[in-house]
Amino acid sequence: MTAAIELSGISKSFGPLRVIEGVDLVIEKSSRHAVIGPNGAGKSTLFHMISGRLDVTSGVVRLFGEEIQNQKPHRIARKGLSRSFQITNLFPRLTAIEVLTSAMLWPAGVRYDFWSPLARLRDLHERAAAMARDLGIASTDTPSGLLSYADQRALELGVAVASDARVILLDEPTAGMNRDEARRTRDLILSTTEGRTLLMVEHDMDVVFGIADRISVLASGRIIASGTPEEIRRNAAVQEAYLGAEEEIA
Ligand SMILES: Nc1ncnc2c1ncn2[C@@H]1O[C@H](COP(=O)(O)OP(=O)(O)OP(=O)(O)O)[C@@H](O)[C@H]1O
Repeated sequence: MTAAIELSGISKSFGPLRVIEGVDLVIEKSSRHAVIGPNGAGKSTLFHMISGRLDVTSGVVRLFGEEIQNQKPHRIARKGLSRSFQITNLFPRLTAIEVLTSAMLWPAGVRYDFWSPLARLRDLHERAAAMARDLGIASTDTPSGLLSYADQRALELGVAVASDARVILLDEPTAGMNRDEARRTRDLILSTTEGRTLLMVEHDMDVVFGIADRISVLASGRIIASGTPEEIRRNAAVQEAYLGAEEEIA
């Protein structure tokens, strides 16, 4: 079966610095896959090569079997891959409903225009309102820039899934959150990614082990282990990679 994402021999150098070294990784369709690893392991770099933000130095990235390495992020997004980004910084004056309505419109290549059937826009607006409620956003008519931190992050998650993307990339979705906020986000990620493929980079091990059905461990630019959460928990090389690191594996 074709994988959702397949990395073959991916390497990345910044000048003389080799950050990713020949990574092979398969993300199966409809799986929730987390990439973990000590600080500076290369997780974000790997992530950005999948979303198109960074070019690969060598290797192949496939999305549902199609080569996508070194393509522009918007082209990759059109093929069904969506990543979270800080929309509330970009459009702080739009309300949650406006942000979600726009996110539903953009990927389809539809823009608000004079000829858009009003009924269709009304339908999108209602879907956006329902989604904002499902995301637990306290106020749907407050400018998104004024929402609480956790609501802003929930909205970003909503934007990533509003487009009906088949693959969702989340980069540290609970960064900067307290326990309760991280739990809420974990539950939201579980519900919003149902039936889709999720690839996330995350430091919070409660969140990782509460969401992922597969985990890959990156250390010094190489995948040192890939498996179920139980396999990763027991893996000696993984325990060793985390020794002395500031985070500990759960
Ligand atoms: N644009 C760049 N130019 C030069 N070096 C870079 C660049 N981006 C990342 N690096 C280096 O590549 C290495 C991996 O960085 P990366 O951010 O991918 O790690 P990470 O695993 O995501 O770390 P963290 O968990 O701390 O976010 C680091 O040594 C970093 O300094």
